[in-house]
Amino acid sequence: MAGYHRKPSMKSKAHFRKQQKLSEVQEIELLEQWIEAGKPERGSNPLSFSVPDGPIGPIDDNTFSPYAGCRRFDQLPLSQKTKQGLGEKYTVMSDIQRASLPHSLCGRDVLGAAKTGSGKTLAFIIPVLEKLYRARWGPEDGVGSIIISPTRELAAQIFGELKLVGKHHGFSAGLLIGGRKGVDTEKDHVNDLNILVCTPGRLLQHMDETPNFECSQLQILVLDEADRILDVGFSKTLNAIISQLPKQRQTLLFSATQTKSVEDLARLSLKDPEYLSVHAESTTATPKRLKQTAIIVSLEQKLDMLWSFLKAHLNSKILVFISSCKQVKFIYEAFKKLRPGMPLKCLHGRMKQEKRLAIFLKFCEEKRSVLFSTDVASRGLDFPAVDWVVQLDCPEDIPTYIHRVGRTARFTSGGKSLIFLLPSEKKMLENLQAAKVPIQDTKANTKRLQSVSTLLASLLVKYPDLQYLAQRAFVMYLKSIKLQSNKEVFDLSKLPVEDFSASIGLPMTPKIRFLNKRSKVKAEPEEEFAPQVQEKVEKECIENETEDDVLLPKDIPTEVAQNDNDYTSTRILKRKRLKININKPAGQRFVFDDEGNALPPLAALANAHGNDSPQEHATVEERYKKLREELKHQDKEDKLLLKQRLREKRCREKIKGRGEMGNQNDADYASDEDGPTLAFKRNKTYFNSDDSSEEEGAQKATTKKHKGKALGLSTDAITLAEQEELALKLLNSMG
Ligand SMILES: Nc1ncnc2c1ncn2[C@@H]1O[C@H](COP(=O)(O)OP(=O)(O)OP(=O)(O)O)[C@@H](O)[C@H]1O
Repeated sequence: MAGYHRKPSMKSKAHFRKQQKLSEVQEIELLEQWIEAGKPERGSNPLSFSVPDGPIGPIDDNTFSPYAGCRRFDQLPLSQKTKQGLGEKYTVMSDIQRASLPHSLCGRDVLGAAKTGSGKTLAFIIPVLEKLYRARWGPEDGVGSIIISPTRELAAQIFGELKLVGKHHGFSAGLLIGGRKGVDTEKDHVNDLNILVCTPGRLLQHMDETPNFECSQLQILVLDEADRILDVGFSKTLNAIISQLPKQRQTLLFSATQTKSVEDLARLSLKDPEYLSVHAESTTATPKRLKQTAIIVSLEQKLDMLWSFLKAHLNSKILVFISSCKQVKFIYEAFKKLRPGMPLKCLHGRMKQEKRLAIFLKFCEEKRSVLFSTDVASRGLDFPAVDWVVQLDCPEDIPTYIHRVGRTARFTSGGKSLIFLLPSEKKMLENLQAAKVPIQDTKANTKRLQSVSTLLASLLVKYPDLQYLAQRAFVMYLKSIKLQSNKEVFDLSKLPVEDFSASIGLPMTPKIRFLNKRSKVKAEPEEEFAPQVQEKVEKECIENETEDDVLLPKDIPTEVAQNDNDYTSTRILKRKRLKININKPAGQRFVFDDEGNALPPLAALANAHGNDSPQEHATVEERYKKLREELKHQDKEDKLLLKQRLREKRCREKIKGRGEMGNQNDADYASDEDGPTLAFKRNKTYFNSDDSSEEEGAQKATTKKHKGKALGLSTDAITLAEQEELALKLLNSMG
């Protein structure tokens, strides 16, 4: 019909609203009758049912078909609004949805376990929307549902899915996660929200601080990644939350690795829950389309291996799991400087929330990229099209492994994963295979390995901040191993600590009290304490290391603070941070000699520890001796390279018959190089080469004079041999 639309009168608007209300009421009545009449038997698994014969839904006024066994969402007793929200995107149900929805829609408590990426989020979002819709929940009714997730990113993702599927409903929903500004604004609105998607810490903060915060009418509680939320790290927070919730409610628990602990279930006051573990019978605990490989590699070759892997997969989207924030930061910063040829990102619990979310979203969008992350990204996150999940460090247990690799091969897509295991961690491979994880081990092909240790050493000399990061990364890695409870897999005493330190470019192995403690206990058995006391002493040693962002094993509560800026833990964190700042080496990172040259930071480092003991002195001597040899060796190689280049240049000059090429000497040289070796080799261009012609020698002396001025060096022309001698003297004097 063209043209004129009559503006509806107030009377007809009211009539329309009444009509709509009536139809809503009728729809709800019908849904309730259908749900009641067609519900599945308690304890049954609808996955084993066949599709009901005949018409689906209301058949006549009093007859309804069963809905367990249906394959499509539109065959379930769902409101029109939810069906519209599911739209074209979601039509056919996944296994966990088929198994759990018939039970959860009729109000039962559900414990759902299904492999990663199998669609658990919808399996709890739909019952939340339906329960509130059928209860005709309105703005004035307050909080009707709480969905708890262990991490902020996961909560944000769930919230996004809720907004999509629930967009035709009129409920108000809020995302309450720590680490964001605006908790006060949140406090003003939280009482008007019907559905809360939150992390445990932020929820408890509102429960404790927001005036009149009310959830006594709560209808449905959801714990996503339930086993994680129920474990010791979150226990205090969760207990405090549960104590403030009404016992009369529906509870849904979902995870890829589910708990069945009676204690846990008692804490949540579950009523006769339905256990729906859809892949329990499956021959594998991980998605079928996931190809998993383990590679045994020595600790000192791990970074070389990672670097070589990245260089060989420049067109892939790769997620790399690393055990602590400091390691993530170091590897990200160092690799960024080495420029592998693809975009790099990092994600860890110490980043500002806005940045974390921005990185998460950016990585979702990209087709080729590398994200270095702690386990903050290991659970639930639905990054689209990840090609590879690489685990640089061994996960603490099987569930962590399963969740990490589950970031690829999601829903119906395929994916690949690679885990680096140390020779001492081989037991993990057996454990994985025993836990129905189909993983193949393979030998490292060291022939194609590209070494980064030397490049890292040069970077660390050039960037003192990076050296500091490397030291912290080193300490935190060892600390994470030390704190692991599975000593069969994680054995600190088997690690080649010195070689590891050198492999990440550190000139000296940082002194670590808990390592010394270990050797002391070993060396002097008569001083051994009783096991409990021993453990306490070791823990104290570790805690005194003034670092708090290692991804601790689950029973160490500080991880709660990392994952969910828990407001009770924040205070503890702040205190610790202060401690770090006090102990941070100040004013010693840049050390210059009389001529304005930056001394290698290792000189400062050696002094910083103030170790005058003969043993320490010998170690320092030994290290410098090695360095001197390496330098000599490198000098030789450089000289040869220089000679060759000069020969080539002369050839080119002859061919072209032009003399002006000689002026481009330095530029030619520099442009061939990239990365950290550049500075080192460029310096050498103004060392006289032994076999260069007089003319070239004169040209170089001029270049050297020029550069020497810029750098504040002595401008007298000296030979390479003299320069070498000087360098050696300098090193000797440091030792
Ligand atoms: N019925 C469906 N039809 C099509 N796509 C679906 C369906 N259900 C879920 N998906 C999609 O599958 C992907 C994985 O779903 P989801 O994140 O819910 O998995 P999950 O089981 O919660 O994984 P994890 O255990 O890792 O948390 C998502 O991209 C989601 O949009």
